Amino acid sequence: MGAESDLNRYRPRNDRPSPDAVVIRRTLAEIEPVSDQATAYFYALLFLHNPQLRDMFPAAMDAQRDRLFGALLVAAEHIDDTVTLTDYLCNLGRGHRKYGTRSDHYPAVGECLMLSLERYATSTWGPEAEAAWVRAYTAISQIMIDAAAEDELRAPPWWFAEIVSHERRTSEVAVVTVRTDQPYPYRAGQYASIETPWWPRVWRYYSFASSPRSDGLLSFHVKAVPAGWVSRALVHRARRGDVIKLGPPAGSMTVDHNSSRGLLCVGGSTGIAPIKALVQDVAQHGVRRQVEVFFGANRDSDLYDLDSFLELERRLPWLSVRPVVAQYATRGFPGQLPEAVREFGPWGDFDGYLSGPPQMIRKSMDALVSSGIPAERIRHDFLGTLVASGK
Ligand SMILES: NC(=O)C1=CN([C@@H]2O[C@H](COP(=O)(O)OP(=O)(O)OC[C@H]3O[C@@H](n4cnc5c(N)ncnc54)[C@H](O)[C@@H]3O)[C@@H](O)[C@H]2O)C=CC1
Repeated sequence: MGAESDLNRYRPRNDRPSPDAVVIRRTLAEIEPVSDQATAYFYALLFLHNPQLRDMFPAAMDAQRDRLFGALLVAAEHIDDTVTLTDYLCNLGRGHRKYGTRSDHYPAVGECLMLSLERYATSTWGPEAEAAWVRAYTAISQIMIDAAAEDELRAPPWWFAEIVSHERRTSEVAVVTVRTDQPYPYRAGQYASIETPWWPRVWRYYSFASSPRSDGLLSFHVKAVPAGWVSRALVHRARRGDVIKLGPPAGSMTVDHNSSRGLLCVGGSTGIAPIKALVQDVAQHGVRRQVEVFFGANRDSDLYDLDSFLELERRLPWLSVRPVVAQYATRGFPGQLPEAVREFGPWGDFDGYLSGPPQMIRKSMDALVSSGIPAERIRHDFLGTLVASGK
């Protein structure tokens, strides 16, 4: 891919940020306090100059509007982190096929991005900043375009999936199992975006809660969150027989089967879903590796999948499961996940897998590093994606 080599210019030397990254971060710092206005301006310009693009976005833009703009800013912010960025952008490019995005749409988006930055980053904008942003956007968009073109040769833009079971575990959490219209290839630990019939063009990410099954069924754990259009529909409205759409699989929180180390898995609330898939993946792989699961919740009643994990623990001698409850604990360990994980360390012989709210992941990352796991052996989903997931 041509643009991937373009990204080489951003590879930090001696851990210092590249000159373009320094300039880009200056712009980002300036627009951060006015990001709502910059976002609104970006979409107003985009639809004014390109009315044909309007139908690719949801009817009501208030909940959705910062997705594209936000994703571009996240990508620019991480321009020096070429490995993570390339993975993120390839997923983003593939994922944009379901909106009907074509390669000739990218210049229009880039132009509106530059105009919005110019308007809201008045003191840091100038020829140098513009040149850095144009270079970054060119590299970013080319990776997305190439990934989409490659994906077109082998996969549909989305899959239809019929709900075959809908199980309410708590007043806010449901386990939803679906059957896709065509085979759906994915790996344990990955996630996909979902669109429901009730909110057209509004897509949200959910992790698969099982490793690939012989019957082809897929499961998701969904928590209805306040103002969460898709999550509330999936928990409170969806029934057996309803048909939803799935975007392509994404994510690199997958088991490294070349490693013989144990797996330390930390899952908060519905973040336990991909951890369950990882445990099944290790079991299917047949190599006995020690797997330690910490399942965090705010209250006992939020441990909605603990019984099923305890059943797995009874069957699998290499698996150990520890519930951690933040408030009024009567089951498991009282407190927050990161502290519990630290207390049971050191974990130097393990690989780390983290899944849950972004703040939990950040703090658990620190806890794992201070308990002996090098950062490069800790996997979690890209935080930029997570901030926009699950709603
Ligand atoms: N692949 C992934 O990483 C997945 C992530 N999720 C995310 O999981 C989240 C679930 O949200 P909720 O149910 O509202 O979570 P929650 O508020 O119920 O918290 C879950 C766990 O995280 C801990 N936690 C929360 N904030 C923390 C902080 N600041 N420091 C330390 N620990 C903290 C809690 O103590 C609890 O153990 C959503 O943000 C969803 O997007 C869900 C599925 C998969």
